[in-house]
Amino acid sequence: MHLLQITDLGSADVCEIWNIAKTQPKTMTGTVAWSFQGHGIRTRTTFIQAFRDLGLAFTELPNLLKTNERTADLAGYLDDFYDLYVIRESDHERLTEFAASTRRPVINAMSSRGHPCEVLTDAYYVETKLRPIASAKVCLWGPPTNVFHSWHELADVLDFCVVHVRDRQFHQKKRNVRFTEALPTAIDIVITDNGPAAGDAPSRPLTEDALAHMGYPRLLPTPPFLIGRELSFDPLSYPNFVGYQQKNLLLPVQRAIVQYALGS
Ligand SMILES: NC(=O)NCCC[C@H](N)C(=O)O
Repeated sequence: MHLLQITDLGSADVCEIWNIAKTQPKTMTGTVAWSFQGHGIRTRTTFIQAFRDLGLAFTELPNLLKTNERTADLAGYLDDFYDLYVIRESDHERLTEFAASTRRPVINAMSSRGHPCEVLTDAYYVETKLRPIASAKVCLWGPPTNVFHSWHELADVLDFCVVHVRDRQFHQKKRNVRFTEALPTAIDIVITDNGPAAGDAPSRPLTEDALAHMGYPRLLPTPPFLIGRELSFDPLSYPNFVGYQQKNLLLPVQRAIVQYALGS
């Protein structure tokens, strides 16, 4: 199984990954190749901890896909050494091409098109700490990004609705996504995102007044967040900021994704 985008999963796969995340880590055998373009601070921390927890050996292959080498040759030379690839690569097409070339599962640890592991973790938080995702009122706040693209896919796969507040020029027709410029009410959780994936799209910083209008929802900014860009205030001063504790869940969910990809 590859996990390049959320739509690689069905709803039963998502439930299974979330169920595995609730269990103690298993001891497994195998070797993981990992390659993280850029800083990848949190994702690197938790994925590597996940490999350790599972007893997996792991080798870094810096900039694995940042060469002109054919993906078929990379896979041809490497596949016998590895059981799984975990790759952060902005070029989603190149990542997809590699996944089509290798005999091993590939996990997308973030590309320009999606961030499936992050969004499976965000939604796991909603499901386990707030309320079943099907009835949760989730508000996405911000321009078109990889994280939001994965949220839209998850809403499609699990068949629940999200509201997405963004500039009118970026409204689209998507199943289970309601785009708006107006402030929604009675929201359970607001998720912000930004970063290179947003390109030049204008950023409308989320304000404390907007949160009050929405009923003081939990606030989950996707790190790294910037005050003055996606947020107009320091979220540490907001009582329902859940960012730090929520990101702890990256570890069990990424561990579960690795276990699932390796067919445990
Ligand atoms: N800790 C993370 O993995 N953060 C995700 C950053 C997402 C942001 N849209 C980016 O592309 O940089």
